[in-house]
Amino acid sequence: MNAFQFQNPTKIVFGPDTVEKLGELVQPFGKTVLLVYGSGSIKRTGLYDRVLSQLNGIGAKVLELPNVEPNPRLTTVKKGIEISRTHKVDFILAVGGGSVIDAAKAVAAGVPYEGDVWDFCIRKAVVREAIPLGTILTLAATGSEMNGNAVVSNWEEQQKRGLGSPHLYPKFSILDPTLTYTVPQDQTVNGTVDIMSHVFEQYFSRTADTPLQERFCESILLTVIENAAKALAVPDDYAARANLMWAGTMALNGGLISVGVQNDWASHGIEHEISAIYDIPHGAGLAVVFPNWMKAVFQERLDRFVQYAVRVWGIDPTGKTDEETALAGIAATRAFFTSIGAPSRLADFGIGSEHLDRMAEEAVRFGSIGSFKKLEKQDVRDILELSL
Ligand SMILES: NC(=O)c1ccc[n+]([C@@H]2O[C@H](COP(=O)([O-])OP(=O)(O)OC[C@H]3O[C@@H](n4cnc5c(N)ncnc54)[C@H](O)[C@@H]3O)[C@@H](O)[C@H]2O)c1
Repeated sequence: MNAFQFQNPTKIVFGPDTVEKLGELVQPFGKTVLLVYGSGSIKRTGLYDRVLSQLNGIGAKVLELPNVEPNPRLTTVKKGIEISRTHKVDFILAVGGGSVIDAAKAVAAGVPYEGDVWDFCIRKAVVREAIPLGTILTLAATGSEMNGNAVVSNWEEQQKRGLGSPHLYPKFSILDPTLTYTVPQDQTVNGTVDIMSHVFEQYFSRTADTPLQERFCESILLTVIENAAKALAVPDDYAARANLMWAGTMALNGGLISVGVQNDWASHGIEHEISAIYDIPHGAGLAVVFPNWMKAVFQERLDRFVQYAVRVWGIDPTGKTDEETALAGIAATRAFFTSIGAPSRLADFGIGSEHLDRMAEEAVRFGSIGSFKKLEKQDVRDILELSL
């Protein structure tokens, strides 16, 4: 295990009707609030009215940044920065999934920064301060509700890049699983794949002697596998939605499950290049890419892939070589994704080979990606080609 420091300052308020605690949670941060949300599902479900009633209850002045896109755009972030500066916003409240939360984080970082907020995404600048923010999560997927990361799309330049800082951890996140009852089937699938992919990025590591971290990862994977099918069959199954939600938060909450472990993140890098050009849902892209990344790298550390196959998928290794057991685990991953309705090929989105070179080049723009196996441009291209 490597040396590490860990701190996660986000307060989690979990359970039904926890939205009714919003007023008291926001109050310490000031009176002028920027409410950030997406295309309007919060209005259809009545959540918007509940949020406003809470904010009105503490006498807050509320400004709005609506219509945040899935794969949130830099132009929208800049709009939010302008509103926040004009009205001297004290606090940013994101109500939605990862896209809304990420947009809110980018606004929070951009307001006190004199340059272009995109500088944070291209490593030209580091976030030194941010407006405080809180979240009400409506979709179990990204973990953005309890980490300091955000991903923003620069549509004009067809680039999707991340920024991150300890200043961007939400002050609080309200997690009411009943708010996810209305998440459509396809987004429930995408969220499931996203959660599992976050775990994969931390589990498939070269770092040795980390049994607790490995079992954290395996327990999240098993929990997600058990509960995704239940939530898909019965969308208002509270236990299933609650377990998926907490699994999503734990899977990427500032690294708790992988402290002292070198992470990989190559598959996320590859997926970002796909959705930067084609604007497909992040989880759907990961469903296509991840099993192909596994096939490309599993020989690097067979023992970890054997452990994964046996402990997560219950593959019986008797009479099999390690390679056969590992491959059976990878096949089980693909079969599970397919069983819940996730895509398996880029062709499912009508994506062909036109931009493979460009995607591969952009993925390694800052150097090789991944650590389980360091991937160069040709390696990325091979994985993309396998994914066609
Ligand atoms: N910050 C991070 O740590 C992190 C990690 C992984 C991915 N991401 C990024 O997050 C984004 C994806 O976020 P996401 O997967 O949470 O999805 P999302 O926020 O893009 O939402 C997907 C869709 O679900 C809808 N939706 C959300 N909640 C709903 C509800 N309760 N009922 C009905 N519809 C609902 C939204 O309106 C949207 O159309 C991508 O840009 C991805 O790159 C961020």
